[in-house]
Amino acid sequence: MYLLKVFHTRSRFFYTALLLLGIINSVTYSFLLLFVNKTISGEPIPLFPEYDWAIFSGLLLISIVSTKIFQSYIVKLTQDILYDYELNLLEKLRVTAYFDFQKLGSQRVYTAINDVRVLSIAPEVLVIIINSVVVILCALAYMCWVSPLGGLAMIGIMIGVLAFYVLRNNRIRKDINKVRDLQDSYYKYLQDLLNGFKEIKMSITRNNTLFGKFLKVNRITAKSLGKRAAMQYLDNELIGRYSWYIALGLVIFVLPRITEIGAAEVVPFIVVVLYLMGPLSALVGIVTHINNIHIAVDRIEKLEKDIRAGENIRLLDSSSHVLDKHFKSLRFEQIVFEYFDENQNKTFKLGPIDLEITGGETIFITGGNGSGKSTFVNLLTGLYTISDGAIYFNEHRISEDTFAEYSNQFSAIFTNNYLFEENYNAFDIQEENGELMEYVQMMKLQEILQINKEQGNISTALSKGQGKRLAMIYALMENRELIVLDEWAAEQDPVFRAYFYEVILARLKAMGKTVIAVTHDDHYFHHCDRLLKFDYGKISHDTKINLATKSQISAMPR
Ligand SMILES: Nc1ncnc2c1ncn2[C@@H]1O[C@H](COP(=O)(O)OP(=O)(O)OP(=O)(O)O)[C@@H](O)[C@H]1O
Repeated sequence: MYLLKVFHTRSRFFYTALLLLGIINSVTYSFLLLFVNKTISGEPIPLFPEYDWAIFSGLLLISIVSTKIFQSYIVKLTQDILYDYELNLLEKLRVTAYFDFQKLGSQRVYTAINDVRVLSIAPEVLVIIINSVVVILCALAYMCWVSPLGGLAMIGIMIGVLAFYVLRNNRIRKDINKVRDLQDSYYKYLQDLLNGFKEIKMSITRNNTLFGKFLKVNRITAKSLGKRAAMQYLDNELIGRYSWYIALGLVIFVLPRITEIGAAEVVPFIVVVLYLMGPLSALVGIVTHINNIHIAVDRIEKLEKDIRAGENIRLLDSSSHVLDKHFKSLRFEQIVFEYFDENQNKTFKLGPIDLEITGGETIFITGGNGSGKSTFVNLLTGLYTISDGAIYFNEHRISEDTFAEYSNQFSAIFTNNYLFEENYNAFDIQEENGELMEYVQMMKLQEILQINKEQGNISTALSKGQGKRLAMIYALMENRELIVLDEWAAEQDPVFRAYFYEVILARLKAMGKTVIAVTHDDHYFHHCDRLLKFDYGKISHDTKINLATKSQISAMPR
């Protein structure tokens, strides 16, 4: 039923198509039954007996053509659903707030994408369901017509088997759901293995624990649940098939004894019971797929719901520019951000913070580990949304509508920055690009970077420090006035580090950039205009840097 709903929501002709196919096939199957039984008993068919061969061929042709049309329609519909589910998921994901994405975990996205693939079996499943159900209904109706008592007995057996199936199936479904949950954590451990491969190789304990206590246990549990589900499916199939043999036994041995049914009626009954074996085992065979589809749709929708429950950041509409691109000032008024654990207990509070940044300033942010610097950077760049207070960009209060545009005013390089292999920014990557080459020189990467003009990208096979320098080139090519750096210089060698604080920062200032950099390099603190020190989620010192304050900096507690 669930699957039908999914199809109906995508195509309003779905139920009509289903009904049409059902009617056509039921007429065909009923006539086929009649043909077979009349031939066995040596009687002519009731209507136009002289054209029996033509009616037979005509009905078969109509049934084949209508099934073919329905199949094509369902295949197209399923492909549309697959495409929509996958893209919808990604579409929702790209507007999800970063904080909610962190909570969601990438492993759930991977399993959901795999779940979408499960739906590709839907057309086959649907056609089998329709044809089998129609054959069964026609056959039962035919049996009731031949002998009402016998027909009712058959319906009774079928209802009994069905009830037994539904009951067992619910149990199997629970197991499969657990297997899918295990799949989520399996992807998480797999990511740990792949992303932390170096760390895993460096410790036998880590290697053994991750493999033995997590990956292996996960797979073993999944295996035993999967095995149990598969065994139950097989048992179901066995019981389903043999209960029909019992029905056959009843028809042959019991029915003639308890009713007045004669040999003439028993023969058609036997033919019908045998005729039903095919569709019945087809139905039993696809229960696994029906369950998988049901669970997949459930999980995809649950993920979609979780994504929707998070905060959606309205993407920047390229035509609307509310904010003045030339940066003059940024003002935080009593901004607050809080972290909570699973039990909704507050674990960390940043703020309330009052701060004003003016265009062209070079600001350093310092403070102990866990004092809230990165959290502040996430709020500053719009990766996190404030839970209280207000942000004014060029005196324009940032709202939900302008949030994405606000975020787009910053070029940011985070501590664990990711360099994309593809040129998603559509930069003009070629040696003839003077601006690019100027930045390459500024970052002293002339001899190192491999520029691929055809593919329009730069190889990311670089050392960590070089990678950060390439990230800076890209940040400058974004041509934004605000640059945020989170411990950018930490991976640079001492010579380049000095060059960064003494030369690059001055050049950025000359270019009109406002730089906000998290740094622990107290040796270079005098190269900023202003030093913000964070302590327990608050700005404990906001110091303007000039010659007079240099000595003050060295006296500051660290
Ligand atoms: N995603 C998160 N979920 C929950 N708590 C977090 C999260 N990120 C950080 N925290 C908590 O917030 C506090 C501040 O962390 P933050 O990363 O902002 O500190 P920091 O000053 O940047 O530290 P460091 O110098 O070590 O990078 C810490 O107590 C940390 O445990």
